[in-house]
Amino acid sequence: MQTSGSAAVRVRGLRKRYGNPRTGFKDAVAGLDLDVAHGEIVAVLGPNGAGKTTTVEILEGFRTRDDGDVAVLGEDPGEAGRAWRARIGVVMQDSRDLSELTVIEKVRSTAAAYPRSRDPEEVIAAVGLGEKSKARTRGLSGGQRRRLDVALGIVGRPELLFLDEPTTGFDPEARRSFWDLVTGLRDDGTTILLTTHYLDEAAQLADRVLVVRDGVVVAEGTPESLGGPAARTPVVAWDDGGVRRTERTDRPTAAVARLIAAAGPDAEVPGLSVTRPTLEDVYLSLIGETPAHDTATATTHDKEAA
Ligand SMILES: Nc1ncnc2c1ncn2[C@@H]1O[C@H](COP(=O)(O)OP(=O)(O)OP(=O)(O)O)[C@@H](O)[C@H]1O
Repeated sequence: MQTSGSAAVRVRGLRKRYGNPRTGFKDAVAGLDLDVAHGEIVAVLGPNGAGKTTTVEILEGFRTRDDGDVAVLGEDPGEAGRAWRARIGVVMQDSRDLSELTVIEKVRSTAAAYPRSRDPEEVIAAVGLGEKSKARTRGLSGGQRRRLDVALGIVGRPELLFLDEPTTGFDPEARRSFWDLVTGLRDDGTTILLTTHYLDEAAQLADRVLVVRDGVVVAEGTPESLGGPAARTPVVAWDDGGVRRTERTDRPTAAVARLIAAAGPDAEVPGLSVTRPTLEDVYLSLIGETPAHDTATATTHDKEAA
């Protein structure tokens, strides 16, 4: 079944417009390109309303598109049938309908719909719901429901798994064990397309990160390289007579040595810090928000001005 050699997901020029002549139209997705290789974990980041869910739901075959070429496991999701659907797993943003069924009943009934499903008990244990196996699904907490969503998404042993903000509502411990679970799925050969608002989640899991803004991809790269080397230049900061000064330099040691020499022997440089922009800082600057440490900066000057 594996379409080795071709990409698991290939999207070119995807467009989706919402609205009507009375209320006006809005391009939610405005010419988006996206590739996911087999076995890769790709995280799609972007602010609220950027078009992430619209894109993912088009790839899942749940929404129509207005334009563009889309191939998911070699097929057009708008036309693919049941055999294709059995090869993908979906964890959508909104929890599914909950009922009088217990967790194990729900996972078993979903597993029965797939030809190569995983063992339901093992999946329930893997998402940390072992103790809730016999509990009714409608009595679960928000975080437990989300774990059930994840269990239902992976029990069919999908080749390609879509995770739309999968850890919303998880406590930090549950998030960490979820990361282990996703890493294990990748090690099993599962391809994963993930949307998330958690930058640490993207940094932890993704081989590649895409930043979407206003319906297009504005940057992509590994979590370490996103934004290019210039975006990761360290920042030396210090207080200078009540004014916060900063210097972006790839030679922070030299900058600190200069400050120490200027302060004189045994003197402290007030408020001295050296920070390297994190993935979150780079992301915020890509989407047009100012990273946290820059907002605390009254004055910025470069090497020449220092
Ligand atoms: N069914 C719909 N009808 C009309 N407009 C919609 C519909 N779904 C989404 N939109 C609009 O399209 C844009 C993109 O929405 P989308 O849900 O794809 O963004 P997102 O990046 O997933 O956001 P979030 O991070 O909040 O989930 C938004 O302006 C949204 O209001």
